[in-house]
Amino acid sequence: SPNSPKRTNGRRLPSSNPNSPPRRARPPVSSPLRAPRRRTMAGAVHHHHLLPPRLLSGYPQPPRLRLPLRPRPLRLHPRVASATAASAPSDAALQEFRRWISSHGADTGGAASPAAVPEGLGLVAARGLSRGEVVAEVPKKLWIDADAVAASDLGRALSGGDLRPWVAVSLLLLREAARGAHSPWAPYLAILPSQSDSTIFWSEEELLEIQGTQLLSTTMGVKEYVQSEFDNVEAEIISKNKDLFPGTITFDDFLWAFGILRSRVFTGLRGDKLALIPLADLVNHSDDITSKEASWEIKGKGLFGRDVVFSLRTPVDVKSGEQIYVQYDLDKSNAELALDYGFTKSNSSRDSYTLTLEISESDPFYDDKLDIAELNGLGETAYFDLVLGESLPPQMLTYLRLLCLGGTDAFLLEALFRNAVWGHLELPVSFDNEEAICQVIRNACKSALSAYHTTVEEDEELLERENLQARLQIAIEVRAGEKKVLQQIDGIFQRREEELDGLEYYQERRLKDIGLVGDNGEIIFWES
Ligand SMILES: C[S@@+](CC[C@H](N)C(=O)[O-])C[C@H]1O[C@@H](n2cnc3c(N)ncnc32)[C@H](O)[C@@H]1O
Repeated sequence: SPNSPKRTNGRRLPSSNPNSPPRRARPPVSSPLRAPRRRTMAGAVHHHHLLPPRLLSGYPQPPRLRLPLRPRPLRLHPRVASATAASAPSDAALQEFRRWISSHGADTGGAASPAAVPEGLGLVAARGLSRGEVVAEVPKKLWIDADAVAASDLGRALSGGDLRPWVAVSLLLLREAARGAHSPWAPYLAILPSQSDSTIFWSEEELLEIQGTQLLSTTMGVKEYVQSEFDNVEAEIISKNKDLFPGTITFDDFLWAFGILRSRVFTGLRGDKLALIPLADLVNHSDDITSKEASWEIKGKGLFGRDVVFSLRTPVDVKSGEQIYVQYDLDKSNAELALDYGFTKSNSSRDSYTLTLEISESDPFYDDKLDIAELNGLGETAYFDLVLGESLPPQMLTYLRLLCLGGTDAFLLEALFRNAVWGHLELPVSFDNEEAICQVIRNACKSALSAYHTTVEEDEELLERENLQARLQIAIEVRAGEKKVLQQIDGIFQRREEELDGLEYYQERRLKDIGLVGDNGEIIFWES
């Protein structure tokens, strides 16, 4: 399957298909701020990353991050950087954008209007709207996407190359921004923000507030990745096409373009479909919208449906003058929201932690364990997303028992058991094995918890303060959420440890299966 990681000389590389990366295909992150990997008796359990797989696929190993990355003012983009993400463009720019949009019929006769709102810009209902009503219909010719790249002079320079779609679209965005008033997208570019509160734009000082978190290592990993793509594109495209890029394009410019795409592209428009959709991308997020259905579709319009449009609907009734909101992604954790969009939501289902479990190469049963994991759809490394208030992910205990299998239980790894062993591992194998999984996880939780610089209680106290700066609030919510999940995991395995004596293990089940033990544990052979 294109989704399964390929193995090359014993090393694993993420999928090279940018559309279908493994769910957690992340590059190893080697930031100086990251806690070292922790090896355990059963394998390595580390507690890092939560890298967004969509843009990281196909990238085997990023170079080390060049820290410090100095924030530099962006020259190309008029909207002023803000620590609150709430800066709005000038009235004149907004007027010009409205005019441009309606001249293309994208505002469906004025159902909704772009306006300044607390989240920056947003879409405000110009009249009462019913659930499902179309609020924007953006014709394809306004989209900034792979087809727009191909149709541009940039497309000719890129033809034959195999740039990732997001890199090509970013280059078009930067090229058009540099063309200023000459760009056909000028009214749109003028209203794009120069920054959001995404952690990719945080200063080193701000990043200190998330020390110890998975979000920090993810952020560093993403910046490393963007840097390496920039180095590549700078050497291969920008410097060789000075006619297209007469000015300098810096890493900060490229990061800006990455941040724009990351925060504005609708979930679902990936790979070749990646597109910036002016107007529709002004819609803000609300956690009050809980429907799983997407609020948008791409459809044909006009005679024989030949004109392709991006159609945005309101997911709920909206009164005239109120803002239209959608749900960006019910499945994103707060760390992912913080990284992608620069906000968090106080909703426990957004508090999550990704446990990375790994079969250690120094394990004497490494090959057998890897075979068994692979037979059951897992690999040398497995990622488990744990969510506050939810039970452990399926297969986590099974995989853990496999990692910890050894000693007198190792017979289960023999070829004879190959097809049945996974089933056996779904239930406790032995006291020693079950005790080992508890210790492995509890040690990992303790060590992860020791890397944060505040306690949950301190965070909660801070969150009660008024007028917290947006970035600080994000930092506190993410670090508190991660710690709560870690405490929850530790609690689960602490209780398990206390129950070890009362559990039923493999040997006992086996004797029952073959009818040698009664329900009360008596050995039927000798006792009546
Ligand atoms: C798709 S854009 C929406 C338009 C954007 N507000 C603007 O001014 O251009 C996504 C960005 O809007 C902001 N945003 C959207 N929903 C938000 C929310 N619920 N709270 C805070 N900021 C939000 C964030 O800056 C996010 O990166």
